[in-house]
Amino acid sequence: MLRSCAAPLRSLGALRGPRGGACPPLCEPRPALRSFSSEKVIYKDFSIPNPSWSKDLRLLFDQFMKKCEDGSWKCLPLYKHGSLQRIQDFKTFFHDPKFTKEDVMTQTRLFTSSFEEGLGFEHAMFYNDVEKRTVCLFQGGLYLEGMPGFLHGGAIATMIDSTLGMSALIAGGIVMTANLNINFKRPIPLCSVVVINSQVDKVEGRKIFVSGNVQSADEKTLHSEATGLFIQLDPDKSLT
Ligand SMILES: CCCCCCCC/C=C\CCCCCCCC(=O)SCCNC(=O)CCNC(=O)[C@H](O)C(C)(C)COP(=O)(O)OP(=O)(O)OC[C@H]1O[C@@H](n2cnc3c(N)ncnc32)[C@H](O)[C@@H]1OP(=O)(O)O
Repeated sequence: MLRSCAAPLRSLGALRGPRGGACPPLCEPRPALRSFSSEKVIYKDFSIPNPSWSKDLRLLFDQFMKKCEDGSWKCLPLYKHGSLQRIQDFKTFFHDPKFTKEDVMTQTRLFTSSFEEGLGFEHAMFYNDVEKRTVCLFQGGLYLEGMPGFLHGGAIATMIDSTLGMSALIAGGIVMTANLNINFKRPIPLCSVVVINSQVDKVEGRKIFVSGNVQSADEKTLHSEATGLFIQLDPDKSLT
């Protein structure tokens, strides 16, 4: 049965960064029709299971959806495009208008949502507020090959960055990755399902320290371990 995580999302609107600003990617209603300039942009939730998902991925997804029923976990929405709100929030930091032209911004795609179904980063994310943990269920498709038959390290790093970044973003609002360290311990076979775990370890001023690991779906193989430093952006500092 295909299930969306639309219902658990509604309560995520209450999540806030320390400055009181809403965490942008989490607060979008979905699936929604939003107006951007004269165009209508449809925000479709890409964490909904699709036919490319393996039995393992569906099983894990269903297990986490079950955990969402008592409210301890939330399913996080994933979009193909940045949201209008996120673009607006980000504009605060990009003072140079050439980076935020609306006609360009409407054509952008999130890197992890830019492949055809099943060929790239199939994933769903869940968040536990009490434990400050984000979990990403990830199935890397055929176009993410590095060594023959295995995922490219850059693809693994991308999903680790996104998962650890999500933990930081929920804790700190708009953040960017300043540092990411990864130990690749065992290769990840293409099309297999892994679980990326991450948690906020420490917050020091604008610095958010996050750690995590990548395990096989059966938890028998530890594929990677990672730490990341994310910096809460300073609205008074230009990034460019
Ligand atoms: C992260 C969000 C993820 C969300 C995931 C959601 C999933 C789907 C939803 C939505 C999609 C979103 C897509 C995901 C994208 C993933 C994330 C990326 O790939 S980000 C791109 C790569 N990163 C950069 O391009 C940054 C480039 N660097 C910078 O712009 C600056 O260096 C910046 C903003 C990181 C910091 O600059 P300053 O000027 O604001 O801050 P200063 O004053 O330099 O540092 C503040 C403190 O941090 C320390 N610090 C800074 N960098 C450090 C470093 N590399 N190592 C150690 N300490 C560092 C400093 O020493 C300072 O510490 P003291 O306060 O003095 O104690």
